Amino acid sequence: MNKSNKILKDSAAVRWLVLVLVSSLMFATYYFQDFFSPLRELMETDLGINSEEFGRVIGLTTIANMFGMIIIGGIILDKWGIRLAGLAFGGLATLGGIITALASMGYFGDDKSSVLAGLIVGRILFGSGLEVVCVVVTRTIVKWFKGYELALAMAINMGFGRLGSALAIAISLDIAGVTVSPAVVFAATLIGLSLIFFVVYLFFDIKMDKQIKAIKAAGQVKGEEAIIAGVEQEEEADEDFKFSDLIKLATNKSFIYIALLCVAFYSAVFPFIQYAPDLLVNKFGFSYVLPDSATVVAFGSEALGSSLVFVVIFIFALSVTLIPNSLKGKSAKRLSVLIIVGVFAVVVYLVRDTLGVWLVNGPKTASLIPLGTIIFTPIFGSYVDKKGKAASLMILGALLLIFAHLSLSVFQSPFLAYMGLLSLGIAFSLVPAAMWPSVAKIVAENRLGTAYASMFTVQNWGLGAFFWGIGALLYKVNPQVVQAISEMRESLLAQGLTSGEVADKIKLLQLEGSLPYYDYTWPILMLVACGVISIFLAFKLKQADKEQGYGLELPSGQKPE
Ligand SMILES: N[C@@H](Cc1c[nH]cn1)C(=O)NCC(=O)O
Repeated sequence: MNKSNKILKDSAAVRWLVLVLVSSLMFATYYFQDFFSPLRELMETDLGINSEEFGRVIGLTTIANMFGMIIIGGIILDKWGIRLAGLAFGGLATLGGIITALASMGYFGDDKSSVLAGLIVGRILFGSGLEVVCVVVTRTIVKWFKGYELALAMAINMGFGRLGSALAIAISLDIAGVTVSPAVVFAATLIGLSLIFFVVYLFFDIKMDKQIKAIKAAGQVKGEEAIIAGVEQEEEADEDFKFSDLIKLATNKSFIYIALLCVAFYSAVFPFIQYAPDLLVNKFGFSYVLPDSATVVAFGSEALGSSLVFVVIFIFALSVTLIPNSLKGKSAKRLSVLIIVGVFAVVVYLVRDTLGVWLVNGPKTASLIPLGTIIFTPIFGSYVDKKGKAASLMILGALLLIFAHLSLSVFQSPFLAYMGLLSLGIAFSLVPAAMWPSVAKIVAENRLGTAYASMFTVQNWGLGAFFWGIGALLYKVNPQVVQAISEMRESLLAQGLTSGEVADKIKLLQLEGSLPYYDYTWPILMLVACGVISIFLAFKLKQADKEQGYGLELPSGQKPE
């Protein structure tokens, strides 16, 4: 390439800096999406918001997307471009964050209904920006990484999102303390900061566009330079959203099955994560606060032992997948797995007290689900690239999902709970790694934008229903718990205790056994149905692929004969 024709994206340092700047939006929006998860109980004791209302706040976050916001956002992105669309939808998400934070601080009124209404309005605005922001970020990455490390950049970008989710679940309660609002203010600040990062990115975007324009104007764009420099315009022209494309997609059997699988699978994962810390506390006796080692021992040796076995199995799974097959011979691989697991088992034994403290804490343990996917999704992604088997892996993912929700609902054993969380984490890595590249095989490249937008739209129907549905069912099947907590809260407030003191006291009374815990059996059992539907759809997808010949079971780049 002619040196004078070099543009900003040809510099690796600038490319990766751009990735960090734009992926911060992904990090912050995923963080904001999930930070309420460990606050479920505190919302009830501090603000009087019960589980149904909690579900409403989370569920209504998706409402604009249920009614076409992602498609509208995609059309706006095509018309306005990355810069304006990013600012508009990032700004909308930030505004939503600010309103949610102000509501939690009682700015719109201290009474429950004002707080609840403010939270809902804030979350609706946030949700209206959320998905489109993710689309803008993805487009930006394509703009900067096409012809370079596109797949890796996309995986890292997704990693930023998952890290946001994991941190949100792990630390929000520590930030909140005894009242909800500090955690909301912190989460809203993160979105604001990421928007500032996006504004910094705009300088790079403007400069690169000017470079491309200058190269074109000078008539120097030939051959390879033409492809690199001109790529944005071609893509924008090709990838515009068209309703005729939507009709074509809606009549494609394989696309219908994969879109419905996306709804069923994600409905059993994202909504579950919103309630996972509270489930672990209420059903399995995990703690909300980090307990001291003595309390952990009192929690029971079975749970402590199980959590340590969980870590060792996690390390085993990790080393089996991470150690390359290229390592000479099966026995060499087995030996290295054994050595790694042995060394880690000793380390786990030595730090068992600290680890035990973390692994009996509901939010910290639940945060391992998105955290684990950061490592496992790229590994499974590379497996799908090299070996194929995408449809079969989706069947396996659905099977693991059923096992996970069964062990977390009908059984009471902490060991099974850890195994359930582990298999949910593997399913949550496996299915996205197999699903998203499969869409690209089923749908022509110039219709991919429309395909993802329509899939995310129907996905939000499921998410909205289950975000709310789990909380509503929890409320419905636990009338005595709702009443006991509400009466206790009223009586403690009447005695002049602050809301923070009320939250602490209620937690203590539950620990002592004077106040009951929520029964999560039915709300989680409901998710088993999503697993069963997922497995059926994954089988139908495999069958349809055999008829239509998209090659979902083949490695990347290979087509059926
Ligand atoms: N449509 C998104 C959902 C989401 C989650 N948080 C913000 N948006 C999606 O499904 N992304 C793919 C994934 O696996 O996270």
